[in-house]
Amino acid sequence: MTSHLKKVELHCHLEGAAPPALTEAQAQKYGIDISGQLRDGAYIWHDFASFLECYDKVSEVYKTEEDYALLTETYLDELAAINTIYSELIVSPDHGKRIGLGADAYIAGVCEGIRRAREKSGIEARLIVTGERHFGPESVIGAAEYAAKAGNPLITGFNLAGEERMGRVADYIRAFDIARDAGLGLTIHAGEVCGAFSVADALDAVRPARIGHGVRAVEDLDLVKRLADLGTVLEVCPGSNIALRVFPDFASHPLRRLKEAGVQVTISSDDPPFFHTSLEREYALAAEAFGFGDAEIDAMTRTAIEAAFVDEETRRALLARL
Ligand SMILES: Nc1ncnc2[nH]cnc12
Ligand SMILES: [Zn+2]
Repeated sequence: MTSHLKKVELHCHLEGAAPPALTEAQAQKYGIDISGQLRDGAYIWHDFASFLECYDKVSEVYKTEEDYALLTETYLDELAAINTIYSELIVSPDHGKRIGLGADAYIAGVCEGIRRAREKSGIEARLIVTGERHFGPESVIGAAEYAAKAGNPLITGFNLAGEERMGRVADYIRAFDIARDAGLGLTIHAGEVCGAFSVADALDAVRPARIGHGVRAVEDLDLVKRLADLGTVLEVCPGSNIALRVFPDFASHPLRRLKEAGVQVTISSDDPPFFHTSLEREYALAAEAFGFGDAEIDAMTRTAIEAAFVDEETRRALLARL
């Protein structure tokens, strides 16, 4: 049982956390046919590419500032109810632009959702702006420029997500330079769909403090040692990895092997309802599928707070709550 444990999440895509019932209601409100993406309360996709398509389509039913406030508040309330004290949400102001809402209104809605949830439960949250590889390097640079110039204290990180098989990390160096110069924390999706080389690429080109997933680093033991030596923190999302068939089952998932090799690991849910999971389930899996005890799970949560993209005062307050 892990329900009593305090929880922290470093890796969850906001639109990827959209509860199917809320998405259904939104689709009805706007008269959008979502039957190709959502049936019987479950999102429909069959591989990584179709998951990304489904994700983008589902995002289209969230259209206004208030829609984003509601989505954010709903997810953070769900997290707070399972003892979560801190959440980093991966957001796409670019999506706001694409749907005609605008990046500022998109972020304003998300921030209002954070404010409402925090007022009720005390949950802390920060935003990681992401660029999406499948929209090309220019759009990723645009996302970095937006994050750098926003001057929004809740935007504290920059990420690269989307179709990992498109381009190499080196194509996105400029975006990460912009984000780094603005003082944002850096993390990159790598070693999820692509092999160990993508993690090495991320380290060579950007050297981020954290890597989203990174689990396929296990295919190269020298790289595992490099991650351990550098202290790079992995945002591991086991349920997502199994749903996307990165590994066939939890028995072959490398979370424990990476931890035992000295890599800093943390636990997150990625896109929970798309992958039939939740942060609550990911913590339960840490105990039941990976055999970690409470103290080991607390240590991973501590690692997450230590690696969080927050100011030192907030970090101290979160550590005190653990
Ligand atoms: N798991 C994932 N990998 C890459 N991009 C994503 N965007 C949303 N979820 C993602
Ligand atoms: Zn992700």
